[in-house]
Amino acid sequence: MALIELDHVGKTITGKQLLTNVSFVAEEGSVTTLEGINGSGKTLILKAILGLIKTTGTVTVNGSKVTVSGRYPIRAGVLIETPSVLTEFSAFKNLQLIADLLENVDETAIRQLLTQFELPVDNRTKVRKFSLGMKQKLGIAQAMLGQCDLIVLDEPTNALDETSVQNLIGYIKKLQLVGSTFLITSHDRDFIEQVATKRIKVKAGTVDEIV
Ligand SMILES: Nc1ncnc2c1ncn2[C@@H]1O[C@H](COP(=O)(O)OP(=O)(O)OP(=O)(O)O)[C@@H](O)[C@H]1O
Repeated sequence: MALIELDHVGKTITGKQLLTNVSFVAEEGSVTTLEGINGSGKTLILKAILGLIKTTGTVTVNGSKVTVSGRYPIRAGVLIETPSVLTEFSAFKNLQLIADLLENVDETAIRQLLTQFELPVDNRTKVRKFSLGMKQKLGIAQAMLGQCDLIVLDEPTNALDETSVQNLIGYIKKLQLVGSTFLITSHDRDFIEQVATKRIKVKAGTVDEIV
């Protein structure tokens, strides 16, 4: 079943056509990756799917049309561009703040996620002391908390070491098995080959190829 459907999505900003006739479908439980050179439009497509920008054409999620002002039709965990972390808090506290907004996420789940991504589980180490890769992993953990229906990861392997990439792949597959649908942009071909069930190649703001 199609969870996400884009039909002729377009976006123009200050007279510049940035997305043109973007159409594709992402099935429920799939891992759809978006590939393309810098500036090709991958992040804009994610923003369109999430209702973060106004577009022409339609984005349908779980049968409902997505709008900027409307309630998002499903639960979504999102990492777009740089991770939104509160640096004066611990990783645990950062996840707890998100857990408070979700249902069915207890402290054990937070600890498990931190352990999975090899991040400090204690409530003392502040995020401002984290390395770039640690902050990135916390951003990924934020998006994956609560096993949302849709998990959107924009270039998740940035700054990750090889072990962390393998951990991430394992966790994506684990959540996919319990029904989460993933949309992921990446420049990391090895990573894409290991996770993707559908590969969308984006070129100059449009879909060039679907593999
Ligand atoms: N708010 C904006 N105003 C004007 N132009 C924008 C805006 N946001 C994005 N763009 C432009 O749209 C194009 C696509 O940007 P986008 O961020 O989607 O690229 P990308 O494929 O994700 O690139 P990268 O691989 O570098 O992350 C770029 O030319 C970018 O400069």
